Amino acid sequence: MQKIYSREIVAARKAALVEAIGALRARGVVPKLAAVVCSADPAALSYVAVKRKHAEEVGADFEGVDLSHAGSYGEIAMHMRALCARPDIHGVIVVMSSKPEVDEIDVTNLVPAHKDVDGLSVGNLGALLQNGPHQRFIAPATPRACIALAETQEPLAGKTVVVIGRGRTVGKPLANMLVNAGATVTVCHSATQDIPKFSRAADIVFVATGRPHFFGRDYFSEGQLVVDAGVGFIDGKLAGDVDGAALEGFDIRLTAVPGGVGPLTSVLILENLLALIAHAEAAHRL
Ligand SMILES: Nc1nc(=O)c2c([nH]1)NC[C@@H]1CN(c3ccc(C(=O)N[C@@H](CCC(=O)O)C(=O)O)cc3)C=[N+]21
Repeated sequence: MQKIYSREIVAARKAALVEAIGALRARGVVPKLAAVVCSADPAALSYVAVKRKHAEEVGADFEGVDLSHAGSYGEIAMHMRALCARPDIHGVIVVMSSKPEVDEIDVTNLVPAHKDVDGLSVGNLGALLQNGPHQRFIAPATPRACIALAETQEPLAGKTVVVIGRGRTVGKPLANMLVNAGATVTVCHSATQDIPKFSRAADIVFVATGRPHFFGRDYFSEGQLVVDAGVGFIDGKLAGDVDGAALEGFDIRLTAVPGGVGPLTSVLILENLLALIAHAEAAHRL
C-alpha cells in the first residue's frame, strides 16, 4: 500500500495564495473569511481554529462567529443576515457539525451566492448541476480537494469511479463534480446492497461516510486509487474512513489521514475566497 500525501500540492498552492493575497493587499483589498459555528461541538470549534491558522498563514483576515448560543433559528438568521451584509467580509463558511443542533444547510442557504465560500448553498449547487459554459460558481472545498488530490495521480476523464457516501457536504456534490470531470460515476450509500461489488470494480474509489476505519480490504482491489475524505476520531486521534492497516501488503494507493484531503480542503476554501473577490470585482461589487 502506498500512502498519498497532499504536502507538496498544499505548499505550492499556498505559495500562490500568498502571492495573490499580497497583490490584493497592495491595492487595499484585504481578503476576509468568516467561519460560523451553529452547534456546541468541540470538533467544529477546533476546525474553526484550523481555518484561522491557514487563513493567517497566507495573509487573509479571519473572523470566527459562534452562534451556538443563539436561542432559535430566527436569531441565527438575524445574525447571519448582518454578517453577510458586511462589506469587509468576502466569504462566509457555515461549519457543518457531526452533532448538528440546527440544519446547517438551512443556515448555509442564508449566505448569498456571492459570499458562499464553500459553495454549499442552493444557488451554487444548482449552478454546479447545470455546469453551463457561462456559469461561474463556487465548488465545495472538500470535494474539490478529493478531486485535486486524485488528479495528482491520474486523470479522471473516462475513469470508472465509485463514491461511497451521499452526504450533502462531500458525497453528493463530489459525485456531480466527477460527472462534470468526465468520470463514469456510481454512488453507493447506506441503502446499497453489496457495496464491495461496486467498489472493487472501480478504477478510483472515493470514501466519504464518516465511519472511521470501517472500510477494509474487502472493499478494494489491487491497482486502485482510494481517496479518503473521512475525518473521524478513534481514541482521540484523527482517523479516515479507510482502515489503512488492513491494506498493508496490498498493491493500492490510499490518500493519508491526516495529511491528505484535509489540509488541501483548507487551502481550497481560501482559493474560493479569492474567486469570490474576483467575481465581485468583475461584477463591480467591489
Ligand atoms: N462547510 C464545511 N466545510 C468543510 O469543509 C467542513 C465543515 N463544514 N465541517 C467540518 C469538516 C471537517 N473539515 C476538515 C478540514 C481540514 C482538516 C485538516 O486539515 N486536518 C488535518 C489535521 C489537523 C489536525 O490534526 O488537527 C489533516 O487531515 O491532516 C480536518 C477537517 C472540513 N469540514
